[in-house]
Amino acid sequence: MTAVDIPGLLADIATEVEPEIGRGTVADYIPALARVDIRRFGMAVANLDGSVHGVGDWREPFSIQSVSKAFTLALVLSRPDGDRVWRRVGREPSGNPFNSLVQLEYENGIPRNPFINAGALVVTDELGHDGDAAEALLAFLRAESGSDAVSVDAEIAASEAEHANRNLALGYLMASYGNMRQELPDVVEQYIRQCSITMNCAQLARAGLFLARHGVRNDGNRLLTRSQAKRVNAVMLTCGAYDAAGEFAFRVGLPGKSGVGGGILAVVPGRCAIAVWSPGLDARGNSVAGVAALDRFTTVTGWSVF
Ligand SMILES: NC(=O)CC[C@H](N)C(=O)O
Repeated sequence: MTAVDIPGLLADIATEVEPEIGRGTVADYIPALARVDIRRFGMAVANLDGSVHGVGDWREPFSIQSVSKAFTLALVLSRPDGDRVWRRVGREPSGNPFNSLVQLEYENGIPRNPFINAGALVVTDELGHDGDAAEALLAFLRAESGSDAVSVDAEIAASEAEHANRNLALGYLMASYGNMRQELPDVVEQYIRQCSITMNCAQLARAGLFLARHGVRNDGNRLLTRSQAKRVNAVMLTCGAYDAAGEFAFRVGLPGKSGVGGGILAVVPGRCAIAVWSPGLDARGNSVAGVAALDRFTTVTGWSVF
């Protein structure tokens, strides 16, 4: 396929995934997320020049949740001493649920990868050691999306804070192995605010473009080296959909990061960034209609990393 009619393709995809919309369940362990309408579906494609095409509810803000983990990892790695994070977190798929405690004890408090909750807490700890990690992330997302409307949803953050026992448990378990630099619960509090950031598909796709541009931000400055961008994309591919990362690679064939708000950011290196949102989740916490839409997108365009 040479020239792809993106608006036409997005319209086709929205029609084709219609039977999938509403399937699954909304995340209910964070009560504020459980109130979201499961019938929502939006998708946006941001081109390398920053132009965006969208379909459906692509302008409606949603909670990015764990999609934030791709950005916090990139921000940590962009620092001069960023690579030291790899002493504290691995980069292998966990094959376990994103909030699992079991493996963390077997592996002496070193999380498998930065995209499960324990690993993201380590990344937040690194990012926040000389400032507030959530504020750093917010500033970056506002700059890249070109919108100051990107903000922390205080209601979702409060709801998540009230139900944070498992993330606190992960944090304290890591602290018991000496793998927390900052105090708890501060790290969990910053992590929760990162997850509670709301964006729409257009903003999220634009914010992900630096990963499609091999590390170059929307203003032309470089956030990551080409090699670092490759690495973030590689970890997204292998670990971005938790214990369904293999299935995601099989169906979509792109680096992707999902969140329990129903959002997924996917990257076509050298071409575009795609954000899709639909709140109905499968048993592993990935958007049912979102994965189906990305599956369709790469199947029709042939734009995958394989
Ligand atoms: N997978 C997710 O999106 C999980 C993020 C959520 N904030 C949590 O910590 O449980």
